[in-house]
Amino acid sequence: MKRLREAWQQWRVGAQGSRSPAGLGLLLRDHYPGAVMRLDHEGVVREVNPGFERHAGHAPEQLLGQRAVLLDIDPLHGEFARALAHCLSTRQPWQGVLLCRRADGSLMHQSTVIQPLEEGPGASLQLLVMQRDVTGMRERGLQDRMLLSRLEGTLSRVPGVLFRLRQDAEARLEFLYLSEGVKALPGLTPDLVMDDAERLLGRVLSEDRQRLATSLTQSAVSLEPWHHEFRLGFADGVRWLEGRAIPQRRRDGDTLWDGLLIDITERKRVEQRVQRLVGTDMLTGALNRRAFFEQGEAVQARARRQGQRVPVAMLDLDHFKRLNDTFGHAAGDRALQAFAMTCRDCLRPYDLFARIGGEEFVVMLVDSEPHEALAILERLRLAVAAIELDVEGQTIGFTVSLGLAILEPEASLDAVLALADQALYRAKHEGRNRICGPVEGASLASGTGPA
Ligand SMILES: Nc1nc2c(ncn2[C@@H]2O[C@H](COP(=O)(O)OP(=O)(O)OP(=O)(O)O)[C@@H](O)[C@H]2O)c(=O)[nH]1
Repeated sequence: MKRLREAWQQWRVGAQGSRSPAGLGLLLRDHYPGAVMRLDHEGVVREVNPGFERHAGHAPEQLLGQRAVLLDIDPLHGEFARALAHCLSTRQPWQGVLLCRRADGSLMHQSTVIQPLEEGPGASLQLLVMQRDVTGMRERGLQDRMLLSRLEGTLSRVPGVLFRLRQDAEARLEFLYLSEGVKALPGLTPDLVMDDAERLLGRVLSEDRQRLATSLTQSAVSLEPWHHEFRLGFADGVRWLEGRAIPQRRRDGDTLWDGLLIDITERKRVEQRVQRLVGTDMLTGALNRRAFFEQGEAVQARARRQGQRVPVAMLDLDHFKRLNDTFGHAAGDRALQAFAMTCRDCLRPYDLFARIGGEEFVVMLVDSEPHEALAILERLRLAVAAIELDVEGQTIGFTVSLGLAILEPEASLDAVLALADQALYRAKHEGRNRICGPVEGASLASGTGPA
């Protein structure tokens, strides 16, 4: 290459305006690090460079005076023949890789440039052909491609979706790579999502979208690893994804994340089940005391913001000890379960229903006015009184007493429970199977239960 540079320099200095293509052709012929041929207007080889045999695998005397297409693996219909015809007819250069045959029959890939040479007015067109053996490079390229396809095969078996995500200066997101694992998400393929990231990101639930954008922005700014959980909506339901990725800043200011998306829907389902169990009474399925206070405080905070009053009732099965003693503890358990199921049926899904003691329950009627609460609780009282439990062929029934109190915006949950408990005490005192309100002596509704 050094010699070529020197010769080029000499030509630049020496030619002084006579930079004819032929002059440049001579320069290349003598210094080009590959095979060079000069062809006449019929494609016959008129001259070759000194290194020709080494680079083309043919002795010059075998080729001089012959058509250059003899080098082609198919001298009649090969690509070399077509390329020469193209250059001769259009006088335009051609460039490409040709599969050529050496004199010993072996094949080689020649990176080829064919340059038409205009010698001057009236002179016939000549072609300068420059070739470099790129067989080794192609083989290495093939090996690289094989390695890559093996790697892609492995990546496609990795559980989850490997990805490279780019965020540009306008915060636009584009997936530069996604592994085959994305096909586990309905209707998505790597190509579809790489073509338009919205095909995946557009499925993020609207409640999760802002948090996802914020998490990516924070990671892009801090270059801290990204870790986020979000939901995608599909026709067959919601999928939870967990994403983890390492960010890097490119010189052009874009941020790249390389990472993994994993479907954690099943894990989330188990977590939610455990969460429900942790907050749930095992016998009746009602909220337990801890969950009631947690959720009750959230209801109270919202009601306080809206200046609402929330009806809260304490419920206690009547003469439950007697039921236990008469029919056995197992029958008592079944009575508690039937009672809880009946209560849930009488309430709306967002009302809170909790077991806070042995046979003591509490109800928090979300978004109900006190007079509505009374009607709801009365229906509940009657429904409980109508329960018929079959215990060893015998039908048994039971009743419930209720104490109602109103949670004022500024009061505490403990205080309202104490008031409800007082009302319940009065309901018991006044004969059971009835509802008593917060005001002393005011029986809001009554029924006739077993005394
Ligand atoms: N079967 C069963 N019984 C329970 C459970 N938890 C508490 N109990 C029973 O519930 C009964 C409550 O009795 P008491 O507090 O005397 O009240 P009561 O008999 O219902 O009488 P009043 O409330 O005055 O109508 C006790 O016998 C407890 O053993 C439970 O999980 N299963």
